[in-house]
Amino acid sequence: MEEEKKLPMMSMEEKKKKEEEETEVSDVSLKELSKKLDDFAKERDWEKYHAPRNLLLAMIAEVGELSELFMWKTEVPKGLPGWGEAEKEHLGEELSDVLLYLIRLSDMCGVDLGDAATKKIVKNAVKYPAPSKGA
Ligand SMILES: Nc1ccn([C@H]2C[C@H](O)[C@@H](COP(=O)(O)OP(=O)(O)OP(=O)(O)O)O2)c(=O)n1
Repeated sequence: MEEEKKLPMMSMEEKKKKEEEETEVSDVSLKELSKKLDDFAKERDWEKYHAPRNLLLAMIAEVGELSELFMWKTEVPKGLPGWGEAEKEHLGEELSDVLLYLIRLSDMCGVDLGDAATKKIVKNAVKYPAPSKGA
């Protein structure tokens, strides 16, 4: 009886977790995205197309599509005031295409992008030291 009471609770929690995973994943890691991209390519037998050069060209094409959204506008202030919801959604899609191809390109080159980017930030800080405060 106790078990029976627990079962619906468990499935509700699982359902909620699944929904969250599918809809509101905001702190997803590069490794998780990388795995999803790998699965996506495997399921479609698209690994043969995902050679580094192809991925680089695909990413540059997506950068072009991203640029189109900003093309011929006057300066676009932070927060994109005046942009409609549909335009912002489109922007999110184009940014995602660039990111996803970049992650896949890094993978196909054997580069751990998270690790490389973290090291690069450290290197940038050495090259461009912040001015000391209160001196
Ligand atoms: N060989 C491919 C083709 C597509 N994709 C994935 C990565 C991108 O996130 C997205 C790109 O899809 P499209 O080429 O259809 O480009 P868009 O989504 O920008 O569509 P459109 O160019 O029609 O606006 O699909 C992929 O991984 N490998």
